[in-house]
Amino acid sequence: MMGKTKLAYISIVGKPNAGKSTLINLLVGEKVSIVADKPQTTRQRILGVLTLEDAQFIFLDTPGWFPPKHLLGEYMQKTIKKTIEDSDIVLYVIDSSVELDDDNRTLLKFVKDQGKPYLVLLNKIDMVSSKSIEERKKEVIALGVSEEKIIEISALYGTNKELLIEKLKEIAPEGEFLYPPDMLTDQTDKFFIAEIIREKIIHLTYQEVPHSVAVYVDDIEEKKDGNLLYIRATIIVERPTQKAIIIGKDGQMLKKIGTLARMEIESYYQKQVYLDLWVKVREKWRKKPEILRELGYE
Ligand SMILES: Nc1nc2c(ncn2[C@@H]2O[C@H](COP(=O)(O)OP(=O)(O)OP(=O)(O)O)[C@@H](O)[C@H]2O)c(=O)[nH]1
Repeated sequence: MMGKTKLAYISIVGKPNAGKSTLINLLVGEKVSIVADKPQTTRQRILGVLTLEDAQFIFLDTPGWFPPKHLLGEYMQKTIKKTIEDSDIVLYVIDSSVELDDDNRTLLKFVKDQGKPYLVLLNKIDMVSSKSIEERKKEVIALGVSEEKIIEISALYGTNKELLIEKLKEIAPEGEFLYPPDMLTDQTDKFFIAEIIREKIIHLTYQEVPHSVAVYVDDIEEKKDGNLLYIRATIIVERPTQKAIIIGKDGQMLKKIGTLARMEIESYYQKQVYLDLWVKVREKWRKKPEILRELGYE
């Protein structure tokens, strides 16, 4: 691969009906499936991954979107805050076919206050006269957003998709890809569970284990008439020293990772979970097709 690659977690926020899902579909493709029948979780779920030649964007769901009257609710603020904290870039989607209201303004201020790089997307421009778009734009600028942060788009028709992607590339930090390019535009349970485990590793081992640690869920089996999920997962690191850190003294670290991950998976699926974790060393695994295949990345 030529030059440095970029990697960014991106959260998409906005009022209901702003066009967030349409935007995700536009960027990541129609294949993104959202596991809608699962109970709410406060955890950030990944909606999809867009892999380009030189950048990888991981889009995060905004959990627990409440009706506008609850916009100032504490829970709401917490969930958005958490999502934004977990991301490198925030996309704030506004339905520009309707006038900005207090909720839009509050949410915008909230996004700005989080201090992360953000873009304001004036969506649905296909429905609006250019005069109205200019008005919205002026209003957003008056709220303290610099003009280069505002992009007019139509998520439905794909207008300015490339422009948006270019802007994202500009803002995104440098980083190596976390996922094999051909993996997932699909959200699967395996992937979701792997992300929970990976998150625990990163949190518990701090900087000692690089973000390049990979987790692959080998198997999920329903047992006891579906009341128990048996999950076998493999943690892949690139060096034996990293394996030692993850396992910890007398296996304490791995136990901790397993317990925290299990509790979160249990609360998400509302089922008892047995989590079987393995740690493997695979040098430069991301560059080796045979290892990728072994890990299930086709
Ligand atoms: N004309 C037009 N319609 C759009 C555009 N983007 C989204 N829509 C429509 O707006 C409606 C809401 O879009 P969604 O993508 O479901 O909005 P959302 O923000 O995900 O909504 P919630 O799931 O309620 O939070 C749908 O009917 C879309 O087809 C656009 O650019 N132009």
